[in-house]
Amino acid sequence: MSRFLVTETPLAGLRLIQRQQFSDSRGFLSRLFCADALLAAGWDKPIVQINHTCTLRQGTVRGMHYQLPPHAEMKLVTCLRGEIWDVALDLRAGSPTFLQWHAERLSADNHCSLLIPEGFAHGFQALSDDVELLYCHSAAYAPDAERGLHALDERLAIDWPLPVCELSEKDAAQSRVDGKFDGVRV
Ligand SMILES: Cc1cn([C@H]2C[C@H](O)[C@@H](COP(=O)(O)OP(=O)(O)O[C@H]3O[C@H](C)C(=O)[C@H](O)[C@H]3O)O2)c(=O)[nH]c1=O
Repeated sequence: MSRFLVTETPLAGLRLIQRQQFSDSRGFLSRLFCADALLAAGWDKPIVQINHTCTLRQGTVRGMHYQLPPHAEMKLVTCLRGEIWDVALDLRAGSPTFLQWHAERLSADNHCSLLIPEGFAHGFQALSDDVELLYCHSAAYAPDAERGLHALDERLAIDWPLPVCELSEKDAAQSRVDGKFDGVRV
């Protein structure tokens, strides 16, 4: 019996992972990660870092962030508390879906995670207060290789469900896509 239901998205390699829960009168157990089970879903590297974030206010957006090769990373994004609108943006040079984005609602209640391959930018909007996320990363944080695109860039036209009430100073200053941007080679 599979512990994860894997669903493809319109962006190659970007997959929705629904976790199976083992419930009994005490509550439940589910696996957040399983190397064997997620290999077929494309996670073919060790986890080298796990991050935990808390976002206090509904409407806040974090993103859109990515790391340049050789620090490009896969991410498995899991919402442990509240609900988010999770967005992955295809930045892979030459991809037929270059600069296209796809979003999924992740929540503590729907037990879904988003598996994001290398070459994508990632961001999310908190759809509730007090959102907590867990990120598995296949590459270490490399601040010098970190880049971002503006979450409200008209050319990306990301359709955030709520008015964006907060961006970090860094995210508010992210660059907008110009005609010269040809993506990342991963
Ligand atoms: C990502 C990261 C950050 N930091 C430090 C750097 C800053 O001093 C502080 C906050 O970083 P930042 O404002 O970049 O955090 P987020 O805006 O939540 O960034 C994350 O949010 C988007 C949605 C993502 O997909 C990435 O996981 C990540 O970029 O934590 C670390 O020490 N290690 C790390 O791995």
